[in-house]
Amino acid sequence: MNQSQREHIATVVASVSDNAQHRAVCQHDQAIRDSWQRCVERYGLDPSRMQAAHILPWHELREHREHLEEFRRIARHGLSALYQQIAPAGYVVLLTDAQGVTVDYLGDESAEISLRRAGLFLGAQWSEAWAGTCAVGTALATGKALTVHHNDHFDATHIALSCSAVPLFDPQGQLNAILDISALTSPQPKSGQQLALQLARLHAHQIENAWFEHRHRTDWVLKLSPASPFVEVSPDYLIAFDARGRLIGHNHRAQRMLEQELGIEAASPHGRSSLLGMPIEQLFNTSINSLPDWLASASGRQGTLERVNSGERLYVTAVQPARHPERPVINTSAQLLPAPLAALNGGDPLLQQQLQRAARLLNAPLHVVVQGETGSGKEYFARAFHQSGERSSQPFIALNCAAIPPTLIESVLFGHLPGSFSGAGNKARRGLIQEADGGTLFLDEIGDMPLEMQTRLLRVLAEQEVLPVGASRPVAVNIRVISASHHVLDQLVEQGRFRADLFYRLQGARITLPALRSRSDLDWLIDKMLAGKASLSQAARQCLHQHGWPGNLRELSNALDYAVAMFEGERIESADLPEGIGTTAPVTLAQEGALTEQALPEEAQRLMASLHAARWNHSAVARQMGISRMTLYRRMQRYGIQSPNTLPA
Ligand SMILES: Nc1ncnc2c1ncn2[C@@H]1O[C@H](COP(=O)(O)OP(=O)(O)OP(=O)(O)O)[C@@H](O)[C@H]1O
Repeated sequence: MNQSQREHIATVVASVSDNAQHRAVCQHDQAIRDSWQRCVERYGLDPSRMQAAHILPWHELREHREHLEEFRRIARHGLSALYQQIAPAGYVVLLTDAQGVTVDYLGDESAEISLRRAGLFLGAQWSEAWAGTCAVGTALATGKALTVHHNDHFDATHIALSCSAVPLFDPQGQLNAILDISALTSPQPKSGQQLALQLARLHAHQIENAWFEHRHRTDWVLKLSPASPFVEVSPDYLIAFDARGRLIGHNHRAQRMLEQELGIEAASPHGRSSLLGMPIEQLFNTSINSLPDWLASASGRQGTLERVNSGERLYVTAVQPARHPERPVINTSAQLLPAPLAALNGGDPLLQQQLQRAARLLNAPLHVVVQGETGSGKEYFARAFHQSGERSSQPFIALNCAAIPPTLIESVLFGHLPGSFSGAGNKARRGLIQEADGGTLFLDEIGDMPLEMQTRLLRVLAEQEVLPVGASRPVAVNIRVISASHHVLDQLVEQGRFRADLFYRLQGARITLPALRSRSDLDWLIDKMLAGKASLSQAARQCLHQHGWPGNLRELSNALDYAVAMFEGERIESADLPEGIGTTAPVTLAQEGALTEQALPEEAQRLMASLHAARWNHSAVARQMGISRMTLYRRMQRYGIQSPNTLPA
């Protein structure tokens, strides 16, 4: 303990004891002195017992994070924008939940050790009961934004820190989280932190509004401001109404404004707002039926409203409920997709672009390459593409080139005459190319096709005829080939493993399917796959959102089938999901940056992550990814990944 810590302890002891003389001269704000008092009287803390910052173990932190998962996702953009502004001045950003646990964090990785020791880190517990007076804890206890600077802290451990915290409220008025910015070192006068506090307030308001708009995207929302130019870009007040015109949500500023207007006592930060359920007519001189007049349209229509008691005028626009919340409208001007292609997408914009390109290619005389990670739905796409075009009444034939031995692939594809080779039997066999005549031949894993077969396939495509093994006369065929590979075919060409001339003929057009983890329509996919089979608890849904889905749609489909088989209650719960799903550590922003810098290919990184999460249980990982154990071993071998169990001691 150093000298300044000793002096600080003496000050706190004197202040909280019945020392009237000391209280008169104490320089600290009333909010700080009240908090010191709470620390002693309510939480039984002893100022002379310094305690190091408390960081929760990962499994406990995970539970806190899960509860706030959806909110964290929405808040992230705001956190990163704030961090970019304050990082150069040595601040970190913390987002805590309503228990004071840091569930998201952005800070300087190079200072990780000292930040962690000071508790400016993921998992740090900053409630008053644990840490004494501190910005997060005191903002939680009072529901008010404040700066806790140096000696304002109760525990002398923290007196080097300067922290500013702002409560974030949910649309029902309850304190949901705390946004905090903190610095390990800062100049002495507390007044220097005014700007930091204002910046945190500004970003907290933006995060709160983003959360509000997300939660109320299916309701009528009024955006209000005393100044006309700000209504659209940065409204002060947001209020949501149901179809009958009853208030069902507000941002914090709107809550305080309406409470004042109606002369209602400000609600406690941890209770629900007493404004909920009030009819719009009781608040403004309008009715729910007038809202369409203020629809924020291309012409930017705005109206004015008067508060019902004070008569004060506010500028207003109204946002009408989204029509299909579970299936976002993508681009109304976009070309309509044929039903089989449209059925592949629940609103992901990247996928939509690819599907629209595909729709234009439907009847073009081109072969198509589909690229995408394993299980991303390449065959599903190929079938939908076939069903959407003019060949739809003709056969769709699929062959996985990696699944049949190279010695058989020739006769399977090209067919053979009786006795044309040993093992050919005494019956002729039509090859798949002939089976697909008039329709589509889907060649999966074409990158694994042996070079000699590539030469023969090229001849079929060039001459539009096939010569079965042992035959002397070719048979005319008209096929469209859709090929798929999880290899990047261009690279195979460069390495001499794939014929360039075949590659260019096959790749008349290339469609790339996004990985599941980057798709924005996960909820839609889940609901589609579960339709009529089971419903899902919110916690289980969160687990699915947290998972990285290295096996993409196949892994998702397998996971849901597993959960449907396991669940016994009313809904699928997290415990019904397969091992490893939702238990993989969610990637933090800092980690995300680190991952992209690693040299390993993306697929290898995901494979490693899954193996780690499943503690190197190969069967579990293969099941999760929807592939066989042999395929898993092949992939591990390809990237030089060795299980720790097989490493030499
Ligand atoms: N659009 C979809 N809707 C529902 N389930 C789908 C969809 N696409 C794929 N799936 C699921 O994922 C599984 C794998 O799909 P598909 O075989 O099309 O993927 P792939 O990319 O061709 O896989 P691979 O790379 O292993 O060949 C399907 O069996 C199905 O369970």
